[in-house]
Amino acid sequence: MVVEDKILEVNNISFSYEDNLIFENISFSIKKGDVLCILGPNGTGKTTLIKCLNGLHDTDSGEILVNGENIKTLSFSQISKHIGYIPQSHIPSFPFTVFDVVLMGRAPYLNLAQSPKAEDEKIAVKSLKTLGIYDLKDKEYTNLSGGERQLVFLARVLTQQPDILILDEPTSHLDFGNQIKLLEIIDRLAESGLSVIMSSHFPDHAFLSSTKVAIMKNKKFIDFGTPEDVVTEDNLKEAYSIDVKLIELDENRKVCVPMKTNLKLDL
Ligand SMILES: Nc1ncnc2c1ncn2[C@@H]1O[C@H](COP(=O)(O)OP(=O)(O)OP(=O)(O)O)[C@@H](O)[C@H]1O
Repeated sequence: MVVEDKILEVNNISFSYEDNLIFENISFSIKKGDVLCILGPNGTGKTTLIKCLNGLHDTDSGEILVNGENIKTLSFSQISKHIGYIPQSHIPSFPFTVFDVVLMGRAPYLNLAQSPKAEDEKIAVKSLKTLGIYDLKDKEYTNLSGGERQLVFLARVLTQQPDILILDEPTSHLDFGNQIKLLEIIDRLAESGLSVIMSSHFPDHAFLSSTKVAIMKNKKFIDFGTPEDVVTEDNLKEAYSIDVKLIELDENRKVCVPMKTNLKLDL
């Protein structure tokens, strides 16, 4: 029997902000090349879960194993060699060039006294070229648009050479065209062996690039599995409390259309 290698294993984790329980007893695992899309309504705890998965928050109970090692035993720079994290928004403070921002992705591999070497620069150039943004390299990061910044931040985490990418709403600042391009980039990165976890407000996106989907609501996953099994009209209704129509464009492509709610406003 072939045993699938779990790159990330989450066993029974719970988390609270002081006495406010956000989620409890969540368990799942992903393997090399998986893309997990986490869906769920606003305020349900997706970002909080993501912060637990990359060690920014300590869980109340349960364990998170990264390549078999408990995340609580790893230093920040050890975690950064395994996990590249792109938060929902990142406000740049200094006018570094794009190239310097991307090169900072090598930080986990350098000690405080070390400067990046030619090999580090080569890796940064490769990340910029992979994402098609090499032309931005001399621009000031502070002057970029939200969408350009998103891609530069992705280039920076690729430069970290992690096994797992964790992206919090990666398409939120991107225009219609760049959303689909980013999902295709995610697809290619997964094919090349990276594992990806992303949160999203777009259930369609799960059909485009995900191998697994989780729907988070009421402090737990109400479903977890393949996009075909999980992104259903019933599950979307339960998650978002609206009717949703699933339309099949062709055998490889489905879209989710939210129905009007006939909301009554007493204006
Ligand atoms: N630092 C914090 N301290 C206390 N409560 C917090 C903190 N961050 C988030 N919360 C609360 O935890 C709950 C979950 O928030 P979280 O940001 O994880 O949800 P989300 O599913 O990512 O939301 P959205 O889809 O709107 O981005 C919310 O009720 C939020 O108000």
